[in-house]
Amino acid sequence: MSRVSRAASRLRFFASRNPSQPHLARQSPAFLYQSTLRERHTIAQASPLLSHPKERSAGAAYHASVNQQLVERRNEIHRQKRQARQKSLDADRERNLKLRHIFRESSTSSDGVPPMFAVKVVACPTLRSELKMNGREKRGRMFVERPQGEANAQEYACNSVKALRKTIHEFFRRLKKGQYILSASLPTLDEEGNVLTHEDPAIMDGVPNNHTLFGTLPLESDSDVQRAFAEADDFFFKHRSLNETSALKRPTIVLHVTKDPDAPLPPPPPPYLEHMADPRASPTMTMLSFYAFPPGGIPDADATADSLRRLWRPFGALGRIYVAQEGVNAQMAIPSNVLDNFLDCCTLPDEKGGKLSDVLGPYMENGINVDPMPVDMAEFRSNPAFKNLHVRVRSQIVADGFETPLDWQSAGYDMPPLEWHQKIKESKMANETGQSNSLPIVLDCRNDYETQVGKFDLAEPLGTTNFRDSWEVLKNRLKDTPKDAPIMRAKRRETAYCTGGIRCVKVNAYLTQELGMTNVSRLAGGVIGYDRTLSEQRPDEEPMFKGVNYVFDGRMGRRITNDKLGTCYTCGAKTHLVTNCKNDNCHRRMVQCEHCQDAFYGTCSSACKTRVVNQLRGHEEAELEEEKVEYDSIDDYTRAHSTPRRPLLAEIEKNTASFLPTGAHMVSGDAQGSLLTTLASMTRHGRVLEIGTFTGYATACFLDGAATAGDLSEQSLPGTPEGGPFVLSLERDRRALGVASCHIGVMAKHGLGEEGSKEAAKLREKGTVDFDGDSVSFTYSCADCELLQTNDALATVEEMAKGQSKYSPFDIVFVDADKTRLYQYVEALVSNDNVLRKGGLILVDNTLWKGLVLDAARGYDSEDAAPQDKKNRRARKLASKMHRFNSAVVKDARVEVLQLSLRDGLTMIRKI
Ligand SMILES: C[S@@+](CC[C@H](N)C(=O)[O-])C[C@H]1O[C@@H](n2cnc3c(N)ncnc32)[C@H](O)[C@@H]1O
Repeated sequence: MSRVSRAASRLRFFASRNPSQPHLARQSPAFLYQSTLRERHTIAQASPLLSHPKERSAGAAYHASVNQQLVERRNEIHRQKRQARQKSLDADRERNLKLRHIFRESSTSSDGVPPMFAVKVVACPTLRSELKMNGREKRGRMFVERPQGEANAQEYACNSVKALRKTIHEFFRRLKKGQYILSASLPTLDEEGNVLTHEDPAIMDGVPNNHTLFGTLPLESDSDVQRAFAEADDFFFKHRSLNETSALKRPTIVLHVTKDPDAPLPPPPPPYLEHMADPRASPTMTMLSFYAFPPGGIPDADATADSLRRLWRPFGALGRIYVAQEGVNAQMAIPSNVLDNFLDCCTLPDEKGGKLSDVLGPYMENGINVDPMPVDMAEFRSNPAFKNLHVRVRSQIVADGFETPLDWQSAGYDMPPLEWHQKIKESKMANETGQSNSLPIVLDCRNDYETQVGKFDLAEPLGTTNFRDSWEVLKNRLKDTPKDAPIMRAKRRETAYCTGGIRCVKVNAYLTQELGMTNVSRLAGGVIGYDRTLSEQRPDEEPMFKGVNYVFDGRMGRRITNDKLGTCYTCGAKTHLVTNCKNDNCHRRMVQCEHCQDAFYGTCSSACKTRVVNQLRGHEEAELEEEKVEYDSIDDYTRAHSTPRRPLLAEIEKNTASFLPTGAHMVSGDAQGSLLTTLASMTRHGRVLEIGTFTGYATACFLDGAATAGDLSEQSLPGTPEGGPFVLSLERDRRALGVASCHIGVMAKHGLGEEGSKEAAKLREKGTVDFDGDSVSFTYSCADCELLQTNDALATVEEMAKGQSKYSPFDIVFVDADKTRLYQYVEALVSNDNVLRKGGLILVDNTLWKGLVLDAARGYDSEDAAPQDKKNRRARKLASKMHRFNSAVVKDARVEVLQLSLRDGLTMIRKI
């Protein structure tokens, strides 16, 4: 359609809507075109948005504040919605509270008259389907308050039609006034006293209504309502006096809400919705796009956005639509079976039932661009171009960065796709035959990632990454181009194109209005329109556009020819694919080949790939943590966030409680046991000496760690007293050693897992365990363990310290026996390297002595405890000793000390 005839059709449209100017509809296209220019001039005078830049200083301030106004307006709408929702919630809450209060009162009232009527509300089938009722409405059970004191008060639902209707509206929120009639009947009860309605099988089956006092009473006046509720009272009291075990707790009435046959009919659906197919049944989706720059602009973008949402909802439309004062820009997917209805909705004039003719219809530049290849629904669902219908209000439909907008109505010649095709074809031939001086300038005003994968032959990409950068590039590119070439006659013509045509409108407006170019044209409908027209009208012609036309939806591109023009960002191979980096913090839009998309998990680099992988792991962990747990103490919390201990260790604790209950508190336990395992596993040789075996809990932990140290040093044979991973544990108590030897024996044979734990549990059935001989040895993995009975561990250690024992030096010594001679142990270990190697670690347990070291440090001693409190006196005495040890060892220059407040205090002393 030429510029003149397009303008003429617009004015005819105006004329059809404006009876005061019927003459317009009869005029010739040339006259109408002149009228359009005059009309545009008038509108430009009135509208700062449409006037020429040099004539509108007021427009600048307006445009700068447009964003702010939009935000404020949106906030205001949200605030009002929130307030309305809150008001409705408050009303519900108040009503429920009142009901609860009345019920509570009724249980204590003594006059025997229930304060509420139970009302069963039954809607007729037509209303049931119209109202889309929720569960509460379907059950139809509500309560109506009985008047207190003033019996005739009109605000009670059981006293007046008005109040009853108000109560019904609160119950059925979707019920429209004047659409229904009300009637009442007394309840029909089953044997258990449940109210039956006319749909219940018992009534359907013909069980007689046992108390039809007034049948069904129409509720037309206040006296009808009062009579119905009075009958309900009578029925209740009679029923109660006849039937002692009556299930009726209060007077009950059935209210029938029936569609009024005389109610005015709802307005008929618009013609484009008549006989429309179900969009959910569509086997395909059709992609489309359009834009419109209505000459008067869109005065209320919010209202327009709302009406677009409302009008397009029945089609199951998806897409991204921007609405601004300057116009509408839409990229959409429509179920193909309702496509014609949708097109009618957007394009029908008012008199034919259209609703959008003031913003779309005649103002859509080049109509609606419909993709000729519908997408199969399964394919669409697996890779949706759009997931929702987003209609958003923006300050502009394409952000151009101008402080004051140009006149989008004056944007050069709209060249039809076939003319464009012919021109490019001729230019290409001219170029090939060396006639380059007559070639047009063809500007590709899309972004660089778009032009990299597809463009017209001979086109010059602007090379911008953002549309806003185009102006500077254009200014430089055309600075030497003559501006006075006559329109339509010159062989040389500046032309521009983009994806759907909308950006060209702005580019051409800039070329004509700001750069003064007089011979500018643009590809009508952009590349999408070109592709569609060529495939429909010249299917045999070779397209002049090569490669992929990038589109702004989930498809990312539509292939027009098989040419691979792009260069993969990550490997440099030729490709036609454009993608976004999947790392949300990067989101780089890039050309990337299929192979690299797989190899880099859809990201642009190894760094982004690592980020995405870590993020996925993070999500998995976060899902695990989502469970809400209350912890009793910080120990409880740390336990929950540590790897659970091995099953055999838990069984050792149970056995200890069973065999040696008075010493059960002495085992190292969960957290300390794990620490001992970790420390042993980190030693160079996995050699540990434990002083004080008790039932073997810490021994098992050390042995587990020592075996790991052996694994790490690739020790092939188990350690021995002379070298390699080896745990020696000293104990004087034979009973304790008996239990310990059973535990370590089970560990050596069955491991620390479930099997070991089952075997250990069997020990409790035995009752007693003995220890024969002086020592016993076990092999666990690549570590050996010896349990040695000794009457005095300190003497044994001192003997070893002389360097005459078979045991070569240890990496760790755990001092956990008699607590009164700690410093002697440390002295025996530090003064020589025969028992503990240089750099080795001494661990001393219970160095906080139940926290009493704090009192000891303040000078509090055993004398401060009551004379009869022997236990306390002993504890304080030991705490004083422990404090003296702690104070002395930290000053010893031969060692470095770290005291941990773990459990009862664990001091780590490193021999330097
Ligand atoms: C606190 S328990 C050891 C707990 C063990 N280390 C654990 O963590 O499961 C102390 C043990 O040292 C032993 N013991 C105390 N004085 C001793 C000594 N002079 N010689 C050898 N063993 C001694 C006790 O019989 C007792 O079994």
